[in-house]
Amino acid sequence: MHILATEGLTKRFPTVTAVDQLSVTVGPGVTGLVGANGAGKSTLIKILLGLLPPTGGAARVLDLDVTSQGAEIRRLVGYMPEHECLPPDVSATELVVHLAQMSGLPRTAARERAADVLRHVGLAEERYRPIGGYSTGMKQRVKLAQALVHDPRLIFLDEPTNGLDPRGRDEMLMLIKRIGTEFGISVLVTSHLLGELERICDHVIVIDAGRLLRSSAIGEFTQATQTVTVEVDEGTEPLAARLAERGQTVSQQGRMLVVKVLGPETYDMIRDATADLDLCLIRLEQGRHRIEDVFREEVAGV
Ligand SMILES: Nc1ncnc2c1ncn2[C@@H]1O[C@H](COP(=O)(O)OP(=O)(O)OP(=O)(O)O)[C@@H](O)[C@H]1O
Repeated sequence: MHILATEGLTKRFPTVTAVDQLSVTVGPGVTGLVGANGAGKSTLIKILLGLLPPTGGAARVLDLDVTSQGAEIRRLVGYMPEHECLPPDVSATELVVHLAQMSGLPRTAARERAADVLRHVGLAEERYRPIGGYSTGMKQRVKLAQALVHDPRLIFLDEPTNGLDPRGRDEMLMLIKRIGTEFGISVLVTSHLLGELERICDHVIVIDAGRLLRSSAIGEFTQATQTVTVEVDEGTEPLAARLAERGQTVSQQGRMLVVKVLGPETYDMIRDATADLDLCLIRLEQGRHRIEDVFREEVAGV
């Protein structure tokens, strides 16, 4: 079953095509939508919420049409916008209760539900203080809480880790993972950092200039970009030559060799070649998957 599907979806602004003939499907679970700044992620989310009309093509969310059933979609979908949009002089509790009531919950149920979601996102006593005094991490949690308060089946999270320090980023990612696994809510989460989404997503979609570059289960994704970085004290060239002779794909980056991992045998060959050549191994490091690598590989393959 698809959570959402687009077919030839296009959005043109006067000077730029933000979404370009995009055909993609998303299943249940946590899906990452990755692209550089300006790739079209926020525009796509606004179209999927029925807030922005597409110029061409079609899209369905939870089997509802985005152009004619936007209000129904928004009843079933939570949305955490990218930009700072919180009123500074009300508390998190007041805001989330208010938004729950706007979604149709009676006052008592809205209060209970708001308390529940604020607890889930980790806002304790501070939820009674005005939002203006919150840290970025706390504000992101309030935005997440309001996206969850009406008990949605699906949530769209637009750059939820923006502006967070490494610890805040980790906490937010774990929270998103829990929403997907424990609460059974499907998630579409955007980021310009592929690395962080790899940790929590079942599926990743990569877009560039509004076009689909790739849509894959996370396993296929990491496999395709898997490399290992090797550094030896001296003898980088002979090691590269030896590995290439053994059928490995090797490229030299300064003092480092980047070797494509074809399987467990790649590690064995690096170990054996280093020992045979009597080299001192300084570093053997799992390649880090960066969005630039994916772009480079996909573009090279076109
Ligand atoms: N309302 C608009 N009018 C004109 N151009 C727009 C509008 N909204 C977005 N764009 C343009 O469309 C392109 C895609 O923008 P979008 O915000 O969707 O990208 P994004 O991937 O979400 O990036 P970011 O994370 O930086 O917001 C950009 O070139 C942007 O300038």
